[in-house]
Amino acid sequence: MIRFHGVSKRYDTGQEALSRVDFHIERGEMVFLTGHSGAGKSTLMKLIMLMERPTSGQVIVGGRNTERIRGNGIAHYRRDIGVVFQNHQLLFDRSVFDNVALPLQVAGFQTADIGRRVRAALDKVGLLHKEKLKPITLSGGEQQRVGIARAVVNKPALVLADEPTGNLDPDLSAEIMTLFRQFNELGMTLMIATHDIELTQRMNKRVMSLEHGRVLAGGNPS
Ligand SMILES: Nc1ncnc2c1ncn2[C@@H]1O[C@H](COP(=O)(O)OP(=O)(O)OP(=O)(O)O)[C@@H](O)[C@H]1O
Repeated sequence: MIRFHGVSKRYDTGQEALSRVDFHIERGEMVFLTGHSGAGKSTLMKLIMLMERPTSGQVIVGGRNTERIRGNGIAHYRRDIGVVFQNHQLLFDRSVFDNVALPLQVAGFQTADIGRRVRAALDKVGLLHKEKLKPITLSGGEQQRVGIARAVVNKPALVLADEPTGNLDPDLSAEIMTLFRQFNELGMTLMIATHDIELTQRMNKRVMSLEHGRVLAGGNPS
Protein backbone atom coordinates (compact mmCIF):
# COMPACT_ATOMS: atom_id res chain seq x y z
CA MET A 1 0.00 0.00 0.00
CA ILE A 2 2.80 2.41 0.92
CA ARG A 3 6.46 2.09 -0.05
CA PHE A 4 9.23 4.59 0.58
CA HIS A 5 12.47 4.06 -1.34
CA GLY A 6 15.42 6.10 -0.10
CA VAL A 7 13.24 9.09 0.73
CA SER A 8 14.90 12.26 2.00
CA LYS A 9 13.20 15.55 2.73
CA ARG A 10 15.12 18.76 3.27
CA TYR A 11 13.03 21.86 3.91
CA ASP A 12 13.99 25.24 2.43
CA THR A 13 15.38 26.18 5.85
CA GLY A 14 18.05 23.50 5.35
CA GLN A 15 16.47 21.23 7.98
CA GLU A 16 16.69 17.59 6.91
CA ALA A 17 13.44 16.10 8.29
CA LEU A 18 13.84 12.63 6.69
CA SER A 19 17.07 10.91 5.64
CA ARG A 20 17.07 7.99 3.22
CA VAL A 21 13.90 6.46 4.61
CA ASP A 22 12.88 2.97 3.43
CA PHE A 23 9.75 1.19 4.61
CA HIS A 24 6.81 -0.84 3.41
CA ILE A 25 3.23 -1.05 4.67
CA GLU A 26 1.05 -3.75 3.18
CA ARG A 27 -2.58 -3.27 2.25
CA GLY A 28 -4.78 -4.03 5.29
CA GLU A 29 -2.09 -3.37 7.91
CA MET A 30 -2.44 -1.12 10.95
CA VAL A 31 0.91 0.46 11.80
CA PHE A 32 1.93 2.92 14.50
CA LEU A 33 4.53 5.57 13.77
CA THR A 34 6.45 6.74 16.83
CA GLY A 35 9.43 8.94 17.53
CA HIS A 36 10.50 12.00 19.51
CA SER A 37 9.20 15.45 18.69
CA GLY A 38 10.83 16.51 15.44
CA ALA A 39 11.69 12.92 14.40
CA GLY A 40 9.86 13.43 11.10
CA LYS A 41 6.47 11.75 11.64
CA SER A 42 4.33 14.60 10.30
CA THR A 43 6.70 15.13 7.39
CA LEU A 44 6.39 11.46 6.43
CA MET A 45 2.59 11.73 6.42
CA LYS A 46 2.67 15.01 4.46
CA LEU A 47 4.70 13.24 1.78
CA ILE A 48 1.99 10.58 1.49
CA MET A 49 -0.69 13.31 1.27
CA LEU A 50 1.37 15.19 -1.35
CA MET A 51 1.36 18.24 0.92
CA GLU A 52 5.15 18.09 0.64
CA ARG A 53 7.38 16.48 -1.98
CA PRO A 54 10.59 14.53 -1.28
CA THR A 55 13.96 16.07 -2.03
CA SER A 56 15.04 12.63 -3.27
CA GLY A 57 13.74 9.07 -3.34
CA GLN A 58 10.37 7.60 -4.26
CA VAL A 59 7.01 7.54 -2.50
CA ILE A 60 4.80 4.77 -3.90
CA VAL A 61 1.15 4.64 -2.74
CA GLY A 62 -1.34 2.06 -3.97
CA GLY A 63 1.21 1.00 -6.58
CA ARG A 64 1.48 4.54 -8.00
CA ASN A 65 4.64 6.57 -8.04
CA THR A 66 3.34 9.79 -6.47
CA GLU A 67 5.95 11.83 -8.31
CA ARG A 68 3.74 11.50 -11.39
CA ILE A 69 0.60 12.72 -9.60
CA ARG A 70 0.32 16.43 -10.37
CA GLY A 71 -2.28 19.17 -10.93
CA ASN A 72 -5.88 17.93 -10.94
CA GLY A 73 -4.68 14.42 -10.18
CA ILE A 74 -3.80 15.44 -6.62
CA ALA A 75 -7.39 16.07 -5.47
CA HIS A 76 -8.48 12.79 -7.03
CA TYR A 77 -5.62 10.90 -5.35
CA ARG A 78 -6.46 12.41 -1.93
CA ARG A 79 -10.06 11.21 -2.09
CA ASP A 80 -8.86 7.72 -1.33
CA ILE A 81 -7.01 8.82 1.82
CA GLY A 82 -8.77 9.74 5.08
CA VAL A 83 -6.91 12.06 7.43
CA VAL A 84 -7.39 12.52 11.18
CA PHE A 85 -5.64 15.33 13.07
CA GLN A 86 -5.12 15.96 16.76
CA ASN A 87 -7.09 19.21 16.71
CA HIS A 88 -10.03 17.77 14.70
CA GLN A 89 -10.11 20.70 12.27
CA LEU A 90 -13.91 20.69 12.37
CA LEU A 91 -16.03 23.58 11.11
CA PHE A 92 -17.66 24.94 14.24
CA ASP A 93 -20.46 26.85 12.48
CA ARG A 94 -21.73 23.65 10.82
CA SER A 95 -23.57 20.69 12.32
CA VAL A 96 -21.95 17.33 13.01
CA PHE A 97 -23.79 15.97 9.97
CA ASP A 98 -22.49 18.73 7.69
CA ASN A 99 -18.93 18.26 8.91
CA VAL A 100 -18.99 14.57 8.06
CA ALA A 101 -20.77 15.23 4.74
CA LEU A 102 -18.07 17.62 3.53
CA PRO A 103 -15.77 15.15 1.73
CA LEU A 104 -18.78 13.60 -0.05
CA GLN A 105 -20.02 17.00 -1.20
CA VAL A 106 -16.58 17.84 -2.51
CA ALA A 107 -16.51 14.51 -4.35
CA GLY A 108 -19.91 15.27 -5.93
CA PHE A 109 -22.09 12.55 -4.34
CA GLN A 110 -25.91 12.75 -4.67
CA THR A 111 -27.81 14.17 -1.66
CA ALA A 112 -29.61 10.92 -0.82
CA ASP A 113 -26.37 9.00 -1.03
CA ILE A 114 -24.68 11.56 1.23
CA GLY A 115 -27.38 11.13 3.90
CA ARG A 116 -27.04 7.37 3.88
CA ARG A 117 -23.24 7.37 4.05
CA VAL A 118 -22.96 10.10 6.68
CA ARG A 119 -25.40 8.28 8.96
CA ALA A 120 -23.54 5.00 8.47
CA ALA A 121 -20.27 6.70 9.46
CA LEU A 122 -21.83 8.47 12.47
CA ASP A 123 -23.38 5.18 13.55
CA LYS A 124 -19.96 3.48 13.47
CA VAL A 125 -18.47 6.10 15.80
CA GLY A 126 -21.57 6.09 18.05
CA LEU A 127 -22.74 9.63 17.31
CA LEU A 128 -25.84 9.14 15.21
CA HIS A 129 -27.97 10.81 17.88
CA LYS A 130 -25.83 13.98 17.77
CA GLU A 131 -25.92 14.65 14.02
CA LYS A 132 -27.80 17.97 14.39
CA LEU A 133 -25.55 19.44 17.08
CA LYS A 134 -22.70 21.88 16.55
CA PRO A 135 -19.26 20.40 17.33
CA ILE A 136 -18.62 23.06 19.99
CA THR A 137 -21.29 21.41 22.18
CA LEU A 138 -19.49 18.04 22.11
CA SER A 139 -16.73 16.73 24.37
CA GLY A 140 -13.15 16.42 23.10
CA GLY A 141 -13.53 12.68 22.59
CA GLU A 142 -16.79 13.16 20.68
CA GLN A 143 -15.24 15.84 18.50
CA GLN A 144 -12.42 13.48 17.67
CA ARG A 145 -14.98 10.81 16.73
CA VAL A 146 -16.64 13.31 14.37
CA GLY A 147 -13.21 13.85 12.79
CA ILE A 148 -12.84 10.11 12.40
CA ALA A 149 -16.31 9.73 10.85
CA ARG A 150 -15.38 12.45 8.36
CA ALA A 151 -12.11 10.67 7.55
CA VAL A 152 -13.79 7.34 6.82
CA VAL A 153 -17.12 8.46 5.29
CA ASN A 154 -15.73 8.09 1.80
CA LYS A 155 -14.52 4.53 2.61
CA PRO A 156 -10.90 5.37 1.82
CA ALA A 157 -8.42 2.55 1.33
CA LEU A 158 -5.91 4.36 3.55
CA VAL A 159 -6.33 6.38 6.76
CA LEU A 160 -3.55 8.56 8.16
CA ALA A 161 -3.89 9.82 11.73
CA ASP A 162 -1.45 12.35 13.20
CA GLU A 163 -1.54 12.29 17.04
CA PRO A 164 -5.27 11.46 17.05
CA THR A 165 -5.33 10.98 20.83
CA GLY A 166 -2.95 13.81 21.74
CA ASN A 167 -5.49 15.75 23.81
CA LEU A 168 -7.47 12.83 25.21
CA ASP A 169 -7.29 11.00 28.53
CA PRO A 170 -6.28 7.29 28.56
CA ASP A 171 -9.84 5.90 28.50
CA LEU A 172 -10.88 8.04 25.54
CA SER A 173 -7.61 7.26 23.75
CA ALA A 174 -8.32 3.54 24.13
CA GLU A 175 -11.83 4.10 22.75
CA ILE A 176 -10.45 5.87 19.68
CA MET A 177 -7.95 3.04 19.13
CA THR A 178 -10.76 0.49 19.33
CA LEU A 179 -12.53 2.41 16.57
CA PHE A 180 -9.40 2.39 14.44
CA ARG A 181 -9.03 -1.34 14.99
CA GLN A 182 -12.61 -1.88 13.83
CA PHE A 183 -11.95 0.09 10.63
CA ASN A 184 -8.81 -1.95 10.13
CA GLU A 185 -10.81 -5.16 10.51
CA LEU A 186 -13.06 -3.88 7.70
CA GLY A 187 -9.99 -3.80 5.47
CA MET A 188 -8.72 -0.22 5.75
CA THR A 189 -4.98 0.34 5.94
CA LEU A 190 -4.07 2.63 8.83
CA MET A 191 -0.98 4.59 9.79
CA ILE A 192 -1.19 6.29 13.16
CA ALA A 193 1.49 8.69 14.46
CA THR A 194 1.62 8.85 18.24
CA HIS A 195 3.85 9.66 21.20
CA ASP A 196 1.89 7.25 23.36
CA ILE A 197 4.12 4.17 23.57
CA GLU A 198 1.94 2.48 26.19
CA LEU A 199 -1.08 2.69 23.91
CA THR A 200 0.80 1.13 21.00
CA GLN A 201 2.02 -1.71 23.21
CA ARG A 202 -1.53 -2.55 24.24
CA MET A 203 -2.70 -2.66 20.62
CA ASN A 204 -0.22 -5.34 19.59
CA LYS A 205 0.32 -3.96 16.08
CA ARG A 206 3.50 -3.12 14.17
CA VAL A 207 5.35 -0.09 15.51
CA MET A 208 7.66 1.78 13.18
CA SER A 209 9.95 4.20 14.96
CA LEU A 210 11.73 7.24 13.61
CA GLU A 211 14.75 8.95 15.13
CA HIS A 212 16.14 12.15 13.67
CA GLY A 213 14.57 11.40 10.30
CA ARG A 214 15.71 7.79 10.05
CA VAL A 215 13.76 4.54 10.49
CA LEU A 216 15.07 2.98 13.69
CA ALA A 217 12.89 -0.16 13.69
CA GLY A 218 9.73 -1.72 12.29
CA GLY A 219 10.08 -0.57 8.69
CA ASN A 220 8.80 -3.83 7.22
CA PRO A 221 5.95 -6.29 7.84
CA SER A 222 7.14 -9.08 10.14
N1 LIG B 1 7.57 23.43 6.95
C1 LIG B 1 8.74 23.23 7.55
N2 LIG B 1 9.80 24.01 7.28
C2 LIG B 1 10.99 23.80 7.88
N3 LIG B 1 11.24 22.81 8.75
C3 LIG B 1 10.22 22.00 9.06
C4 LIG B 1 8.93 22.16 8.49
N4 LIG B 1 8.12 21.19 8.98
C5 LIG B 1 8.88 20.46 9.82
N5 LIG B 1 10.14 20.94 9.89
C6 LIG B 1 11.27 20.40 10.67
O1 LIG B 1 11.47 19.07 10.25
C7 LIG B 1 11.74 18.22 11.39
C8 LIG B 1 10.70 17.12 11.45
O2 LIG B 1 9.44 17.72 11.79
P1 LIG B 1 8.08 16.89 11.85
O3 LIG B 1 7.00 17.87 12.11
O4 LIG B 1 8.00 16.01 10.67
O5 LIG B 1 8.34 15.99 13.15
P2 LIG B 1 7.34 15.17 14.07
O6 LIG B 1 8.03 13.89 14.38
O7 LIG B 1 6.01 15.12 13.45
O8 LIG B 1 7.30 16.08 15.38
P3 LIG B 1 6.10 16.29 16.45
O9 LIG B 1 5.94 14.98 17.16
O10 LIG B 1 6.64 17.36 17.35
O11 LIG B 1 4.90 16.72 15.68
C9 LIG B 1 11.79 19.15 12.59
O12 LIG B 1 13.13 19.51 12.82
C10 LIG B 1 10.97 20.34 12.15
O13 LIG B 1 11.37 21.51 12.81
